[in-house]
Amino acid sequence: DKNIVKEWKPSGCENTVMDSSQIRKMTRTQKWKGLLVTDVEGKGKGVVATRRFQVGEVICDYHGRAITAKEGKDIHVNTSEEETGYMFFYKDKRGCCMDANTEYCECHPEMQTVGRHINHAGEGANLKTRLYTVDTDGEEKDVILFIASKHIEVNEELLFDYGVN
Ligand SMILES: C[S@@+](CC[C@H](N)C(=O)[O-])C[C@H]1O[C@@H](n2cnc3c(N)ncnc32)[C@H](O)[C@@H]1O
Repeated sequence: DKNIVKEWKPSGCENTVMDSSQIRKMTRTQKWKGLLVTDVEGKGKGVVATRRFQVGEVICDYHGRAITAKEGKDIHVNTSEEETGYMFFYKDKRGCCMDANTEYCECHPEMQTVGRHINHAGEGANLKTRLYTVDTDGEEKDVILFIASKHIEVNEELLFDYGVN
């Protein structure tokens, strides 16, 4: 619960504040700036920065279908090893999962979303995740945001700690 933020406001970076309406708009449009999905040696695809990001900036969301952890585990065990790896498990009051297993999501069938291509790193991670809730037509929806945990340079790969092997 500690990770749930109603508004992301990094201290000392007033220009990077994103309020609820901006986050709602960005998750809907998926027009995140400064990110490139590209091939990364030994990892398949990955995401690199095409501009600098400062600590605390919102990078993008881990876009997917919010389902229960049980539903997520069922999909995970029924998916081949090559195709699995796009399920983000997290805890709110219950076990939850952001399912980004399919290349195109239901709400953006015409475009590939960026967040699902971010690779794992332990100590070398430059992103952290935060669970955010947005009100969409009276319904609270989970949004997982990636936030820069370090200063990020152009051409640097974006990485977060998956928390699992
Ligand atoms: C959420 S996807 C990340 C994007 C993926 N590389 C792609 O091509 O779309 C997770 C999968 O990426 C690969 N992956 C992630 N981090 C990696 C790393 N540090 N080294 C090698 N493969 C990695 C693994 O196959 C993992 O199951």
